Amino acid sequence: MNERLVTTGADERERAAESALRPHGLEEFVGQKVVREQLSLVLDAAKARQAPSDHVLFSGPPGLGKTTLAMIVASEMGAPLRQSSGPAIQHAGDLAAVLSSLDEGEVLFLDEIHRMARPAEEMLYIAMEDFRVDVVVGKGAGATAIPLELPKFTLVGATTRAGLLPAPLRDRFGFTGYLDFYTPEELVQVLRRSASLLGVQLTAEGAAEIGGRSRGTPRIANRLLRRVRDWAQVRGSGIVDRSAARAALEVYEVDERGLDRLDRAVLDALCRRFGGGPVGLSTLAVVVGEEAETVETVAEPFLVREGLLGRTPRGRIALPDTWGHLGLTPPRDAPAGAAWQLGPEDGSDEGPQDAPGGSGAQGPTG
Ligand SMILES: Nc1ncnc2c1ncn2[C@@H]1O[C@H](COP(=O)(O)OP(=O)(O)OP(=O)(O)O)[C@@H](O)[C@H]1O
Ligand SMILES: [Mg+2]
Repeated sequence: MNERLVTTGADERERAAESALRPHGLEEFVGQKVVREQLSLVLDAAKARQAPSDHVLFSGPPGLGKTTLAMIVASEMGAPLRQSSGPAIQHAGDLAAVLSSLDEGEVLFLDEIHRMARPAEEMLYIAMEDFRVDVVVGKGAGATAIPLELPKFTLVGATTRAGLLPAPLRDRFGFTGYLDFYTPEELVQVLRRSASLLGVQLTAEGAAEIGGRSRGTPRIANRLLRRVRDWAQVRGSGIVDRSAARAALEVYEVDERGLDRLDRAVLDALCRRFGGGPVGLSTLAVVVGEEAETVETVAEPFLVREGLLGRTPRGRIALPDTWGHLGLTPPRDAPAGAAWQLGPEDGSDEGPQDAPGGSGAQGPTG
């Protein structure tokens, strides 16, 4: 299996399958109670004023519903939606073209807004605040900026890395919704809804089994549901129940905590080959036969969050739970047994500080 079942990103094919399962209104959107309430206030107030809503930013890990919410903003406002993304805007001119073609009240969705080019970012500040772009005509000393009025529009930004947004940009959003991982119960609700849309018979135990292995992420829950449905249709009774879920997810090597083969390979290497670490990321990656970047962005965030891996200035370490999860006993001198320095480390944005054992932190900055 080349495709990774529990990765948080989505490819082309999956995006098509996803759009069929997207909630279309705030009412249908499961979980994220706080964000939902806040957003509905912002939108209701705008509707009452019969004016476009304030600009809105959604921030959070992949697959939690940022794009879905952006679409909901447009549909709740009864406004058309224009979509672009940070990587697609590499020049200020690209952005000027998009902005100047907007209609009054239109919602402009900029996905991965943290990846926009600098000059475009500066143009966006002005457009957001003053609804104006300065179009530069000519070159060199003779260049002049001609201000162009824009219709009032609503910008909806999405980012997985809010920390990378420059403050002036962040400040120009009237509302920021921080999406958090879903509880197993919420994932069960997501699964029920998807099953009924897909015409799949899903039992309560089946839903709980899949929800528990979905890493708090609706995208993964929906993906696992599709795979278990396949199994149920081909090898089972057609019903997605607990035994179908277990059997199918065993085939796909997704364990009870939602770890897959790569996750387990990383933990296995860490414990068996390196006695619990510390070991450098690149060494670890070579041993599991993956790119360092894949290990860092795909496997590690979840493992760190689950308390199964620690990131320290000296490398990756096993934590008490890591050994348990692999069915191993930690050696007496395992690093996690010592008062370990769990401190901020090489460019990682998710601090390992929340990992278990972090209370004894004696890191260089702790
Ligand atoms: N609250 C929710 N209720 C029901 N389904 C949801 C919810 N949130 C997300 N989903 C489903 O999960 C899938 C992924 O959601 P979405 O594309 O909005 O994630 P995202 O945050 O934009 O991810 P990325 O950062 O990769 O762009 C969609 O198919 C969507 O239908
Ligand atoms: Mg998205």
